[in-house]
Amino acid sequence: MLEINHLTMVFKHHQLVIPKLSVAPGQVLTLTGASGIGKSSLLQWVLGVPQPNVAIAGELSLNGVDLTQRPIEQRNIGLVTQQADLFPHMTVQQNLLFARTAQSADRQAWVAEQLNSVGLSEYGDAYPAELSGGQRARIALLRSLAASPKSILLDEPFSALDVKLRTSVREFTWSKLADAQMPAMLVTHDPADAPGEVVNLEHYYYD
Ligand SMILES: Nc1ncnc2c1ncn2[C@@H]1O[C@H](COP(=O)(O)OP(=O)(O)OP(=O)(O)O)[C@@H](O)[C@H]1O
Repeated sequence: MLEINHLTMVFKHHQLVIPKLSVAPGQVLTLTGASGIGKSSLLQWVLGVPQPNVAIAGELSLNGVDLTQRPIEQRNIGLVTQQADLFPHMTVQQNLLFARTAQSADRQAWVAEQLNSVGLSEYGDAYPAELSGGQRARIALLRSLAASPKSILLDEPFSALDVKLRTSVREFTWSKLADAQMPAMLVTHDPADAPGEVVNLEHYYYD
């Protein structure tokens, strides 16, 4: 369970005051709201990225552990963005292995299984620039999951994809996250992206 309590975010021209948000294991909580309201800032705060442009007070816990004061490297939270940011100088296989935290003898078998699960068995030696947007999106999600995060944050992960790809990558993402049974938060402008409960940050907006 991911829990946010008593969160106040003071931006230059507005504030967000959010008493409580909680996300259960296997749940994807969707955040919406006008451009500039603070959706990405909220995700970055959960991730643990220091933010010079906003004063933030609040409490964050994950599976009962208080993360509020912990730095990013001790939070074990994954991020997927619309850039599907993979290391450009590494092949798909190297990207996946770089992120992988679990140890086992047969790394090659693990990579093969991962690529097979997303229908990209032939792409282990390809570089990110040689992949389509939808292929990159699938590998980026696999890479995030390879780090065995306890929660995952998705910041407009589908917005660079065309309508058809969007539907298939979306379904792929929800099925992977359902398998992983971790709490997830999604930021999107497209209501069709939301797989469940939606929180509109405009309800928490103050001038
Ligand atoms: N690097 C920055 N420097 C100064 N102010 C910033 C910076 N990044 C964001 N902001 C301000 O912080 C506020 C929240 O931005 P944020 O990116 O979190 O909004 P958002 O809801 O994710 O927007 P969008 O839907 O357009 O991505 C905005 O009002 C913006 O002007």
